[in-house]
Amino acid sequence: MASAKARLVVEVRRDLALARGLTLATLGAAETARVEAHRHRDEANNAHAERLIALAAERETARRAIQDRFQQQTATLSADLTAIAAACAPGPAGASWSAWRPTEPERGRRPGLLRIGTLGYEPALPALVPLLDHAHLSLTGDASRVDGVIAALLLRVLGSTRPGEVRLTVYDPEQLGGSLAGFAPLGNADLLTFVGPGGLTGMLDDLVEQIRRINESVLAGEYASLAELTAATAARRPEPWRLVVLLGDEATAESLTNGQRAQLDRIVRTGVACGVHVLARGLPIETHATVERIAVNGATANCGITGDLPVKLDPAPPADRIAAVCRELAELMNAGPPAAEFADLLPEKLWNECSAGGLVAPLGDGPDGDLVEVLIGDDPPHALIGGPSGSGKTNLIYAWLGALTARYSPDELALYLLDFKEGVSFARFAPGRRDPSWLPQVRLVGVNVNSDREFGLALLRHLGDELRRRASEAKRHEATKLAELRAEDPSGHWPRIVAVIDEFQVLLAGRDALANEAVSLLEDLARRGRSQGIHLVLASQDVSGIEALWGRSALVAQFTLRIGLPKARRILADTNLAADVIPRFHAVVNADSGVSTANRIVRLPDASDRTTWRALQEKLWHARPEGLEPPRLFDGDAVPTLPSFEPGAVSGAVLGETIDVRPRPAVLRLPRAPGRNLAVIGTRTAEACAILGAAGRSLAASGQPARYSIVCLDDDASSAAGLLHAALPGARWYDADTAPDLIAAVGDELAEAPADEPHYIFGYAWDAGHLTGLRTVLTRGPERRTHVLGWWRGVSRLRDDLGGVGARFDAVGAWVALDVHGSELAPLSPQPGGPAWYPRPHRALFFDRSVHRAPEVMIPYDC
Ligand SMILES: Nc1ncnc2c1ncn2[C@@H]1O[C@H](COP(=O)(O)OP(=O)(O)OP(=O)(O)O)[C@@H](O)[C@H]1O
Repeated sequence: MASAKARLVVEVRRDLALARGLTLATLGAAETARVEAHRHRDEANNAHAERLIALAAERETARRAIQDRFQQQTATLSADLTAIAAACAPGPAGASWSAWRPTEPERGRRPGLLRIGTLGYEPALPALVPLLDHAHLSLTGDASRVDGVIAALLLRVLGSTRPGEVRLTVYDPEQLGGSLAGFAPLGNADLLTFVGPGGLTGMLDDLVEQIRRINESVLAGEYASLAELTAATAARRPEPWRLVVLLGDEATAESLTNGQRAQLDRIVRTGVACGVHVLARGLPIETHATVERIAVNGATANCGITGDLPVKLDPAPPADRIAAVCRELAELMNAGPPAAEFADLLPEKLWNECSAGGLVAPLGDGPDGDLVEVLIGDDPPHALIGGPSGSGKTNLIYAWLGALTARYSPDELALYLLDFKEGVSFARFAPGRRDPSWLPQVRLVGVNVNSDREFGLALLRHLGDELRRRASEAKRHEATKLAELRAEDPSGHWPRIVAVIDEFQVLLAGRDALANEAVSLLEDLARRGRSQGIHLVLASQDVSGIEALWGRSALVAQFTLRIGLPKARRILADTNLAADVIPRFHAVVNADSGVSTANRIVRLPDASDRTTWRALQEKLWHARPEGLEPPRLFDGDAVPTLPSFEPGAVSGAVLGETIDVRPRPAVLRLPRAPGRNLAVIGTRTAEACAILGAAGRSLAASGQPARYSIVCLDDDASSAAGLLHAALPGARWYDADTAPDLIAAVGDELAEAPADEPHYIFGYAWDAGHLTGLRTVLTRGPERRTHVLGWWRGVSRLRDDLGGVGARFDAVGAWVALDVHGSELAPLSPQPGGPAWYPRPHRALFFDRSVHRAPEVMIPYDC
């Protein structure tokens, strides 16, 4: 029993031990699980905290990014809005009062919006409302506040338009103009009318009538509005803006008659297109697309254009400031429009015009301030400009040339400019030593040609040749005028040619062969030039110039464009006295041969300023087409230098330079033929030496083998003769002692067969030698290739060497006369009585019997 008990105890103990062991194991596992769970929990807690921190950081970053973007976009938007506002309301239309000053708008700028205050944001944006060409304004609210807004708007309008472009009418029945008294000075220039209580009907009727007139005769069904017309024609606005300020209140509104209401409604419906705008306070303005409403409420306002955003109104401009601006405006208005400047004559785009139909360019501004354009083309084809010395002819020509050359490229216009006056007025258009630029349209410039009428003749001959060339091309293309020729031959080069000849009467002075030829060339050019695009502009400072033409009515009749400067005589029709009454620096432009009904008065800008001109010229010069040749400059005061000739370039002796459109040497051919000698006649040693020197050097330059002999019988010529001697290969020198031997030896040679090579004998002052054999050399030499090129100091001395009284001059086939009068040259000349030659410094008359019908003038070279 005891053992059972003990066994039981043991079993119980064992079971208990087992149970305890199990319990302990379970407890250990539970503890482990608990610890694990705690760890998980802690981890989750940590992760959660970290996540929270990360989320907070992310949120902060995102918030900052959004904030930055918002700030950026706000800044961009407000900068854009500010820029748009500045563009819509530039300068005085939108500036704050502290920075405000009146400024004339740029040419072609259309009116924009006007500032009345700011929108309440930071930075503050201007609050703008439309008016000119866009809207009527209907304002309500406290009268004095509203009047402040109206005053501000009017001042902004006046400050951003040109004087005279805006006219105000103010109807102020209660205060009789007191509300807008600051504007009163405008009345002095008819820019403002105050209308009293009884004047409303008349005022409204008048506005309705103005609108009717503008629609009927200004817009004439072609344009929907004045704004459209101005934009389409790029001209100045033909009508002012009419701003009608109606200052009323409830009582006034109620007192309006049906008729007045109806007229007001008409104005509201139709006014904007015609530049009539109503600014009404306290009056019933009917609803219309053009009506902008502004409700003033204390220092703020609401208006249609700004929607729900309240406008913080600008303070009203002080009355004294308004008065000062208006006074200045009235003064400007009374002084007339400001004069156009040279720059105003220039187009916005260079070389944008086509000359097929003619050349159109402004010369200055008319009485209304608009530019006056002048046409030269098929009709009128040619111009006469007249005015006494100092009246501004040169300036006018400069202005015209500036306006033309800025519009027409060298493909469209070619200029030939000739000035018979002393001075160099056109020289600036050719390349010079100090200024290498030149005017690309200019092909020829002649200055200091007052004594070189031959140059004028050469120009007319050149133009005559061009006229014939154009006429034959026109015939080939069956064209009757330049525009047709250009259409038929689009690849041809057919610019309009304008030849300007200042003091042209010099060319026609003297009833000689030159004047006769000049007149007949002028007649031909004037008659036929119009259809071939060749135009003449003749200017003259005194009556004689015009009188030189007056006997030639057929010629004068072609010059239908007349431009008279102050006190110009006989340029306009006899009964047209306009040129007598125009002020300084003005001109009468008349495209109907001077008939008074065609007068247009032009105020001319100062176009003589070198710097302004140079700026234009440089611009055009840089734009010139590649390969364009510079113009030829002929300066009558310059002495040409002997060019260097390539071997074979000239065949003969070069004596001097002819007076021609292109520089061309006067050449004496010396073939083996009787009479091929040259006599230089006159007492001007230096020029005689220059002629013989050029002849010798050019013969030597030909490279042909030849013998040269220099005979010098005058000490004054010895240095020039010595230089020639040194320049000629193998030349022999003879003086007074040895010259007879040369003549004798040559005389002997002449009895023999002709030589293989020519022998040129240069004789300086033959007449000093009385060489008896010289006559034989002169007479028989050329056939045997011995040619005398000699200088005699008078015709009678030459005659002595040819046999004395009654001697024939056949042995001298060519001569150059210096200071010898034409009549003395009679025996040497085919013209009875001799050529019309009046000696002049540094000019010589050259005649070669074998080529010339009449002698030609030449300039001895500097050599
Ligand atoms: N529109 C103008 N505005 C300002 N100055 C001018 C104007 N026209 C001419 N002048 C000046 O008047 C002066 C005389 O002008 P210009 O030389 O053009 O006259 P002109 O008739 O050609 O005289 P002349 O025949 O004696 O040469 C010049 O000094 C010129 O600068």
